[in-house]
Amino acid sequence: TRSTRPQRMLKAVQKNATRGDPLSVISAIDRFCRHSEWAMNVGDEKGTILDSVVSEVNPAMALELGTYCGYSTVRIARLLPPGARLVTLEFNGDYAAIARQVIEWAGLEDMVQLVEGASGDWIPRMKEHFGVKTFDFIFLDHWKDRYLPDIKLLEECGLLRKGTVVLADNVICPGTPDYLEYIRNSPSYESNYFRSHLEYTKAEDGLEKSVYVG
Ligand SMILES: CNc1ncnc2c1ncn2[C@@H]1O[C@H](/C=C/CNC(=O)c2cc(-c3ccc(F)cc3)cc(O)c2O)[C@H](F)[C@H]1O
Ligand SMILES: [Mg+2]
Repeated sequence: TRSTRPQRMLKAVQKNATRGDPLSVISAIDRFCRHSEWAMNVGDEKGTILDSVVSEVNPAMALELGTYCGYSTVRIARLLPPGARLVTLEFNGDYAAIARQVIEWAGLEDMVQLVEGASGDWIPRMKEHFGVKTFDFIFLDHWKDRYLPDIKLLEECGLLRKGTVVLADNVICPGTPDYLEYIRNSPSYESNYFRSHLEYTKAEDGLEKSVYVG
């Protein structure tokens, strides 16, 4: 049977990227998505904004919701300080299997804990199951109608601290209107919009960076 797009993306990584070289994995995926088949990775343009926020926060404990094929997982994990950890949640087993191999090809498996499961089930278990106190950095890139319920769940589970940075992809395209309305009007967050473009296209999109102030 015909291969899937994530499988073809992984093949492109194994063919064009060097084992243990995260930058070559990132550029192999970007080349594949620009010249062969579009895919919903955060991409290179929004990726540089993601990089600058991760570098500024320098998180010891990071969370990603929506691993997909692991592109942003690699972008984040490559910038983490030694001993830091990135927990990434993905509930589609096929995507998780691809992402695991992409993360391994980049040589970042020691920094990343890929959890195959739903954010709604696992966020309440972060403390007792993963020994997480609070997250320093959170990247939201899963179903767009789940950003709002999940940020509220993260608050309720005491997983945010004063200064936690939440970065949300796709706040314009496909858009996360209820999340934006909440986070921009909540006294508990200081929010800024970073205007960019939908990955590999000229359409507008952007990232919303929100700092939890407690
Ligand atoms: C709900 N809890 C979840 N827990 C664990 N994994 C999850 C959960 N929910 C989803 N997943 C997992 O997270 C991923 C979901 C990513 C969704 N992303 C997008 O839809 C998305 C869409 C576009 C887009 C823009 C324009 C256009 F014309 C077509 C597409 C661009 C983007 O950058 C996106 O991120 C994965 F697929 C799913 O299994
Ligand atoms: Mg996205």
